[in-house]
This record gives sequence, C-alpha cells and structure tokens, in this order.
Amino acid sequence: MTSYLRNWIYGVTPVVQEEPNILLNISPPPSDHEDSASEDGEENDEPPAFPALSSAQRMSSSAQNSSGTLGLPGMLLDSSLMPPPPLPSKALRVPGAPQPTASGGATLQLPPSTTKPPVKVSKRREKVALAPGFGPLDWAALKSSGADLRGVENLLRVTSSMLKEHNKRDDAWTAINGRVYNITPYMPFHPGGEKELMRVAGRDGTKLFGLTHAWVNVEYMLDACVVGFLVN
Ligand code: HEM
Repeated sequence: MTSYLRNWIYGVTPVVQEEPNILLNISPPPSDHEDSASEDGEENDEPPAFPALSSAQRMSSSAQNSSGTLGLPGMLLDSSLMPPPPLPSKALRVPGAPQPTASGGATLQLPPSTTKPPVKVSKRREKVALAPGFGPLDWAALKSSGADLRGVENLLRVTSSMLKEHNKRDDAWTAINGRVYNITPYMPFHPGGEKELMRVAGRDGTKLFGLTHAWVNVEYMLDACVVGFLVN
C-alpha cells in the first residue's frame, strides 16, 4: 500500500526495503478461551493467566527457579530468607516497662520509681470552727471600727527580749518579716485556731507563718495590730 502511494506521487519505483522481522512471542490462546462462551453455550468464568504464560516475567523467574520447576515462579526457601533479629537482652530492658512473664503475658507491676509509699503527713491542718461573730468579715469590721488593737501609744523598736515578755494569751506579740504585731485581738478570729497562733507568741514567727500559709497577707490582715519593728 505504501509503495503504491509512493509510486503514484513520485512516479518512481523505490528501493524495496525489507521490513525488519519482528518476532512476537505470542502464543495462541488456548482454544477453549477463544470465545467468551464455549461452544456448548456455557459461560466460562476462568480468568486468564497472569502474568501471561509466555511473558518475560515468567521466563526470568523460571530461569532463577530455586525449586527447579520450570515455568513457575521461584519459591523462597528458609535458607534464602534474612534471619530474624536477635531477642533483646535483659540488660536492655527498661525498668518499669511491662516485662514478659513465663506465661507470655505482661505483668501489671508498678515501675520501681513509684512503688515507694507516699510520705505520711503526720499532722492534719484543720480549720477550727470560729465562734459566731468571729468570721473574716467580723475581723475586717473590727479593724476599721477604730478600736485600739495595738495596746501601745507609739510604734516601738522591739528587741528580742522585749518580745519574749509578751507570750501570754491575753498579751501576745509576734514578729513576722520584721514587724511586731499584737496578736491577742486576732486570737478568736484565726481560722487555724488560738492554739496554733499561740505557737508564735513571744518570738519571731516568720518561719512558721511562711511554712503554714505563705499566701496569707499578714501585713494587711494585722495592719491595725502593729506594735513596732523588731531590732537586734
Ligand atoms: C500570726 C499571724 C497569722 C495570721 C494573720 C494568720 C491568718 C490565717 C488565715 C487568714 C487563715 C485562713 C487561710 C485560708 O483560708 O487560706 C489561717 C489559717 C490557718 N492558720 Fe494562720 N495565721 C497566722 C499565724 C498562724 C500560725 C503561727 C500558725 C501556726 C502554725 C497558723 C496556723 C493556721 C492553720 C493550721 C490554719 C488553717 C488551715 C489552713 O487554712 O490551711 N497560723 N491563718
């Protein structure tokens, strides 16, 4: 057809070139696969072989076939597989991580770091029930009432020995952060109770106060009770 067209267009007879002989490795499909339905009219649902029986893939695999079976893909034997990784040694186990037991399961043991019993708090911090009329609002009202809660005319320079003398329930002074307070009027208002407040009577109570409730604003709570300043 091509040479006829060339002849017709150019009017010359071309040099006849031999077409390259392409060998297609196509084997004829099996006769029973020729039609979608077999001759007796029954439907054939058998899928075609994949890869094709004559494919290069099959040829190459059959060449390296370890089992020696021609035409079938090579089977991997145990000897040709990569060996499994070694079991982790005991030294590598993380403390606290669930360890496999003899039965194969993991224990629910607590990690060693948390197996210590919690530190017992020996003393319970309890709020005392304040008598009626001695709540925080009552104390605020008393402070602003103008009543004398200091018991002194002028602010004093208080020495440690002076402070020691005021250690009775009806005459109690304490020093907190360098300020000296008359704590007697506050006794029935103290949410922690009179007994606890008496622990700092006649001495510097800065440390105990801070350890107990550093968040309490003592400068504001007892501003009407200031007696003076602690001196050495
Ligand atoms: C000297 C000045 C003090 C003032 C103005 C003061 C004031 C207060 C206040 C306002 C509270 C209530 C705190 C809250 O509800 O969060 C409180 C509670 C308490 N205070 Fe004091 N306090 C003083 C000293 C002390 C001292 C020396 C102790 C002895 C350890 C003490 C023991 C307690 C306790 C056990 C409570 C109750 C428990 C708590 O609230 O956590 N307080 N105090």
